[in-house]
Amino acid sequence: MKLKQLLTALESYRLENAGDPDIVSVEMDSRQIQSGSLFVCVPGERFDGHDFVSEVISQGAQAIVAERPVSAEIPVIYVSEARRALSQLADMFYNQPTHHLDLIGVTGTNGKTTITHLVKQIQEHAGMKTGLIGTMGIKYGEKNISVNNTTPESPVLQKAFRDMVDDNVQSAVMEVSSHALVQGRVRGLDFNIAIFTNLTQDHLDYHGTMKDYLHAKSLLFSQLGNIYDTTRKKAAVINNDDSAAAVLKEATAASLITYAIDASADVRAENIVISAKGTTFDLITPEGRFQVVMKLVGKFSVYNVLAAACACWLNGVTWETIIEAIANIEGVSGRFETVNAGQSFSVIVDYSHTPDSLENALLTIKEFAKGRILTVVGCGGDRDRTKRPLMADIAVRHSDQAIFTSDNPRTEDPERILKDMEAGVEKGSYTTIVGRRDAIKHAVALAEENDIILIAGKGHETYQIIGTEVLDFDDRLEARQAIKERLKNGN
Ligand SMILES: CC(=O)N[C@H]1[C@@H](OP(=O)(O)OP(=O)(O)OC[C@H]2O[C@@H](n3ccc(=O)[nH]c3=O)[C@H](O)[C@@H]2O)O[C@H](CO)[C@@H](O)[C@@H]1O[C@H](C)C(=O)N[C@@H](C)C(=O)N[C@H](CCC(=O)O)C(=O)O
Ligand SMILES: Nc1ncnc2c1ncn2[C@@H]1O[C@H](COP(=O)(O)OP(=O)(O)OP(=O)(O)O)[C@@H](O)[C@H]1O
Ligand SMILES: N[C@H](CCC[C@H](N)C(=O)O)C(=O)O
Ligand SMILES: [Mg+2]
Repeated sequence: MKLKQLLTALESYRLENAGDPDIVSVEMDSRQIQSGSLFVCVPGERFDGHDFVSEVISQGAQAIVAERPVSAEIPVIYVSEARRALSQLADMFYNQPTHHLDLIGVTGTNGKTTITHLVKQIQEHAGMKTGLIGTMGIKYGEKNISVNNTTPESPVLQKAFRDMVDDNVQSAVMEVSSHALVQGRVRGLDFNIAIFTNLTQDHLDYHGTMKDYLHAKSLLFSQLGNIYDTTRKKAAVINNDDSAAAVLKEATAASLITYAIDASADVRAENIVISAKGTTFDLITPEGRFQVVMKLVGKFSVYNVLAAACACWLNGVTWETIIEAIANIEGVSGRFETVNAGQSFSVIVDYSHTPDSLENALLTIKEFAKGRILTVVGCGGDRDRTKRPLMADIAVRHSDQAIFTSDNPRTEDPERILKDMEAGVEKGSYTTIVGRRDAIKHAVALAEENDIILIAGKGHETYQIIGTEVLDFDDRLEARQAIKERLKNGN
């Protein structure tokens, strides 16, 4: 696309060094530059894109977007906010793909990955080709592309949506993280449905307070009010059992569909029965009452199903088809995933890495546990420190044996993370084993018939980040290996 045409995306800018080169990509990362790229200089916390100008020019960049003076002989477009310009330029460069997709955004502290996978599976069961973007990557058709962040930056998003539209994808569902909302990574996306899951503590290292964290989440609902095309429905799907519901409703000009278990709502679940094998409940909808039988476990899974079902229904899927699809869903990788290697006790690997999700996981297990509950848990480094004592306390209160260990320590001292956790335990005992492999082995060695081991925090992750090194590590494989060794040794 010619630069001049691309710049029609911006309302206001100042151009230095006139020219109209062909632009082959819009980038914000010097490591992605090709000959013919336009580079947007984004000032960040660790780096400043403006410092890479000479490097990207030597790599063939043909235009620069900047907030402050840079030295360059190619066209430089000065704007007041580089990130805002970036999202507008990426939208224009890829020819506004989200205008051609029924786009669902899912935000909230817990349940985003699960709900996006449920929506994809339900809509595909109904014959709607559906794309997905989130923690587990970009997925559509046979494609499965890994991503660095749950919600990637706008050039990555827009490219993915363009590829989806070109591949005849009708609808896309994506996780929208609070970081992405604050940083404007999703600006320019034409959502037609926004889902709110829940708001509990996480990411206070970044947002500072729960009020600011909620404000970040509310941005998705304000963005839903941007009606580009009045023929397309815009609706917010909101969890009425969450105390943040009112604020999110206020934030949007779109229609509302609410769901709940306890409060009144448009779509509700009643008579919930939870077992180790699955959950059943009555689904109350504006179009009648239906029976749901599913393999997903726990009250939190009922919330996820309600949210996903509302969105699919808004996209035209019938309740009957939704229920049929849900009955066949096995679950999402690393979410309440069981490891079976011939042992007499149960092992559950779950991505609970917040106080609320850990408590939900443990309370769900308590509903069907016949033996003891042994919990292996750690907390991520370079992340919210204040959730550590809370998670430790929850683990000790709801388990018979809590084993504190490392999650992804990243650049923090693992021992210090464990100290932060230990500070939260008021009463009750726990064991501390820094090495996650040893901690899992210890739990497996302790387990007796009918006990349940919960390995929390890393779910589907196939790595462990220690320092800046990314090492192979998979809780499911570690558990399997530990069980095999124990069985081999005959105990
Ligand atoms: C706190 C946060 O979200 N930071 C993200 C943000 O960082 P930043 O704005 O400070 O930018 P920076 O890293 O200083 O870089 C500034 C600019 O220099 C550029 N750069 C940098 C280095 C270089 O060699 N060349 C270059 O051009 C960068 O591409 C960028 O344009 O923008 C960067 C570029 O996209 C992201 O890599 C970075 O994510 C960091 C790694 C991160 O850990 N983010 C996590 C917390 C995150 O975003 N998590 C959420 C949610 C998780 C959840 O669901 O619970 C997510 O969506 O994944
Ligand atoms: N609706 C829910 N309410 C509370 N906890 C939940 C809910 N859904 C899932 N969980 C718990 O949270 C964990 C993470 O779930 P999921 O990956 O779906 O959340 P997420 O919002 O995508 O997380 P992330 O912020 O890391 O992207 C699960 O393993 C489960 O323990
Ligand atoms: N999206 C979350 C994932 C946390 C997963 C946990 N294993 C950790 O590393 O803290 C985050 O970036 O905070
Ligand atoms: Mg996720």
